Amino acid sequence: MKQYLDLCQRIIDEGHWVENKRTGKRCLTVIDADLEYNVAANEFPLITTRKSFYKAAIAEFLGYIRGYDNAADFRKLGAKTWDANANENAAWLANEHRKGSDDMGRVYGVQGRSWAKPDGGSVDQLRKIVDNLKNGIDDRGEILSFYNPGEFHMGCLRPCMHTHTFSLLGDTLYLTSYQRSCDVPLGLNFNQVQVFFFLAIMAQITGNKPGKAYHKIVNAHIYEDQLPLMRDVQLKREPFPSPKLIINPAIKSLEDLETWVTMDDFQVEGYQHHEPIAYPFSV
Ligand SMILES: Nc1nc(=O)c2c([nH]1)NC[C@@H]1CN(c3ccc(C(=O)N[C@@H](CCC(=O)O)C(=O)O)cc3)CN21
Ligand SMILES: O=c1ccn([C@H]2C[C@H](O)[C@@H](COP(=O)(O)O)O2)c(=O)[nH]1
Repeated sequence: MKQYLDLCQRIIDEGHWVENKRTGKRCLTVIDADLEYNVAANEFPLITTRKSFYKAAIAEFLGYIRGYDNAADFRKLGAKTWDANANENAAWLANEHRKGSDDMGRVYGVQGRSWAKPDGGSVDQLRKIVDNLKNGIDDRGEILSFYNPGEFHMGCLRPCMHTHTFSLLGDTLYLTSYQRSCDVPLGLNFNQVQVFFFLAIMAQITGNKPGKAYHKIVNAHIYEDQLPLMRDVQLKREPFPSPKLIINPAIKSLEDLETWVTMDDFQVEGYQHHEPIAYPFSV
């Protein structure tokens, strides 16, 4: 929690104002932030200085694991996070590749599970990683990349957290996640949970022990309309200790994640938090 608050304070103390064309808003911005999560000790990096809706964050990531491309499927799992980008951004609404209401196009999980090959067929990046890690193999290329510039024009948003690299040292699994653009009040609140969850669940379904997760962010920003709430409300609050994430031990495979898992399979223990804060969202 301290590293999150330190990053927020750093943006306020050292940030530069940058115009953003896509949203028409200015962002207070810093470049380069490194966060670290101790998954081995189950120190779940849930924000405590406001109420965090962690189930929506896990639901969103489970949707990526399943290769979803439709905001309605995310809603069914418990995440409304893609409604606006799928249905309210003018450039995407006018895009000839949009297949109607709720379509997100070829983003995130679509690339993760079925990256189109130029010579036909597709690559399931996640399946290969799971199979290798289950057999104790780290070929130094256990990389899941959502970043496919050849198909940016076929999706509603370029992926923000775009690459996840897994590493094995003996039977301890590590994760390094890269993010190109980070909405610190809203997006990071979810992304921290997702990086932690991804390592924890991958360790569980591949029979390894979780180690640490490393989260590397390039452009970290606060939108101008979020700044007063962050500076004058959230940063004035004292954090509580980290809670723990409890995952149903019956989840044993990628197929389990693809078929029967719901948000009831995830619980948080010992979550003490301050009042919610409704930050403005920029589409
Ligand atoms: N400007 C922007 N920021 C983002 O963080 C973001 C995007 N766009 N577009 C794509 C996804 C969607 N994400 C989102 C979208 C909405 C919330 C949000 O409204 N969160 C609320 C509560 C949500 C709930 O009740 O489930 C929050 O207070 O955290 C968070 C992340 C993250 N990403
Ligand atoms: O997982 C996510 C997804 C999105 N964001 C934020 C970061 C930016 O504020 C916007 C994306 O806008 P771009 O113009 O494409 O950078 O969404 C996030 O923080 N986390």
